[in-house]
Amino acid sequence: MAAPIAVAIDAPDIETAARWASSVAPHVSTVKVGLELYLRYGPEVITTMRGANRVALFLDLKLHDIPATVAGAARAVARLKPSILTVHAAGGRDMIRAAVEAAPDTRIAAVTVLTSLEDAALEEVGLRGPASDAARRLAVLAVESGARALVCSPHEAASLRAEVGPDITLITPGVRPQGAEKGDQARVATPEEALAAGADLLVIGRPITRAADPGAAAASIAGALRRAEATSA
Ligand SMILES: O=c1ccn([C@@H]2O[C@H](COP(=O)(O)O)[C@@H](O)[C@H]2O)c(=O)[nH]1
Repeated sequence: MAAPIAVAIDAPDIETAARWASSVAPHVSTVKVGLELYLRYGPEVITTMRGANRVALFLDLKLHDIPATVAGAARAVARLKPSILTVHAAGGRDMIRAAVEAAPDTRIAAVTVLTSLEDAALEEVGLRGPASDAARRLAVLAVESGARALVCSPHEAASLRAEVGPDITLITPGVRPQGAEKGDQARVATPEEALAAGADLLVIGRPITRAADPGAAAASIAGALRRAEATSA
């Protein structure tokens, strides 16, 4: 079975994106298209990502606007049938609900607190911290507003799982295999730690896509997850 990994295909061009997607697709459940590719290529990139790859498509647009605008945007991309579409939980109840209603066949995932933010950075943008508290408040609000998935760091996965129960999909970026560079990520954990904390889907980008052989990097992380699961069973 493919590992519960969404590879962040943050590529500068569609040819590179297609190459990365086809090399990781045999090993992972999902590929994630974000702002860089979607703003450059639009729906064409979704068709290319699907190609011959049997993977779910995660559209990470992090919508954040007034409810009517988000509803329109969610409706516009719903026809592409992504399995997951992100919105920012900080957009509020009405905005989240508008996205959920506009894209009934897509799982709306609410981003709680970006994994690049440290506690100090939260204060600067006016969010009452620490990050774990802010993530919990936003998670509850998002689920009450109809979101069926949450994006959080692996650090918050266990407490959010306790808060929202087993039916909500927890998606964790900020995942770094032992020894990998953190880059601009702040709240990070290893793939095994994220899974043990209760994450359903691990978002991993650069540790896979910047490897000399992205397919081999994805296969290696998938294998480590399988071994960790077997040990904990
Ligand atoms: O809080 C968030 C929400 C989304 N992301 C996205 O995940 C990937 C992470 O890529 P890495 O290369 O593994 O850092 C990227 O596409 C982000 O836009 C996030 O990192 N944090």
